[in-house]
Amino acid sequence: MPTEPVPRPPLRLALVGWGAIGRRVVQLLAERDAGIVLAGIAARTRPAELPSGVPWLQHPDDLGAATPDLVVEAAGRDAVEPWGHAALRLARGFAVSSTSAFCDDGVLDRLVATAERHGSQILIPPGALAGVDALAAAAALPLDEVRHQIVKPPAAWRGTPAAGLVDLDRLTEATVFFAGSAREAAGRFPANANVAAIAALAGIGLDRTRVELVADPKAVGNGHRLRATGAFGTLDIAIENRPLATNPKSSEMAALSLVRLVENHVRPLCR
Ligand SMILES: NC(=O)C1=CN([C@@H]2O[C@H](COP(=O)(O)OP(=O)(O)OC[C@H]3O[C@@H](n4cnc5c(N)ncnc54)[C@H](O)[C@@H]3O)[C@@H](O)[C@H]2O)C=CC1
Ligand SMILES: O=C([O-])CC(=O)C(=O)O
Repeated sequence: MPTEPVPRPPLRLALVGWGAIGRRVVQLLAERDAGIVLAGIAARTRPAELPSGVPWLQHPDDLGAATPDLVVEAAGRDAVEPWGHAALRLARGFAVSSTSAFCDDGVLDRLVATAERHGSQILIPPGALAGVDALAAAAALPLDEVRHQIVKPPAAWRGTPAAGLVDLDRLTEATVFFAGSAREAAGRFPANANVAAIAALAGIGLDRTRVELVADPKAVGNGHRLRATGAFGTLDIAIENRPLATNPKSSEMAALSLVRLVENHVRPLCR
């Protein structure tokens, strides 16, 4: 006998950060009519234009009244711990974009403890990176080496310590200005290299993952190349991301990856 489909309630989504990524995620979700209710948006000061009827969240405790199912962070590394504890207490999941926060092992350990206490989950979307799913799966067997190269136009490195390492205005060719561990890369370049922490957490950790940061005057997008070898075989994946119009340091893919994560919470086919 045919049965009535079980109604799927809309997902209540709270967003921490109303910048380039946050706005783009909300715009894409609205365009796609994804079955999402915006339960609240956190920003440091009351934004002039929030989507109508969406509450401004001033403090992590405001999540209590917002009753979110999922909280997505796209703010900055200082936002991760305070909003994370509240989110993991009050919602099923907390998705992190500013993964450079995890360069401090204590932050991750404390958030994992909160998630364990409340039966919730910390979610790390692939963000601007490609191949993380395969790398994380490969890590079930021993990995020998993981290397991650990030190539961005000089303008994307302005306002970061890169400006003290190379003359960003006078580069004529691609220049490696940093080579080191993922912990150091994401720790020193938190606006540009969160993805190094994502690769590290998927694979062999923050200290063994090797990262190169490159400023390339010929680059038009934000490039990521991930290479790994291990018992699974070899992986070599490159992606060239279009930068977000409102923040050239961040890629469109970072927003798209969050849209996928959110939609996978509501659709019958998780992909
Ligand atoms: N995981 C990934 O693949 C990627 C991660 N990111 C990271 O995602 C974050 C957001 O990126 P964008 O939107 O491009 O940056 P953005 O600078 O355009 O926007 C961030 C917004 O969050 C706000 N904010 C910062 N701290 C806050 C706090 N404690 N509470 C409330 N609001 C706060 C800022 O005032 C700003 O309006 C950044 O940390 C960025 O480095 C960026 C690109 C890729
Ligand atoms: O968007 C990107 O290409 C990567 C990025 O900024 C980050 O990981 O912080």
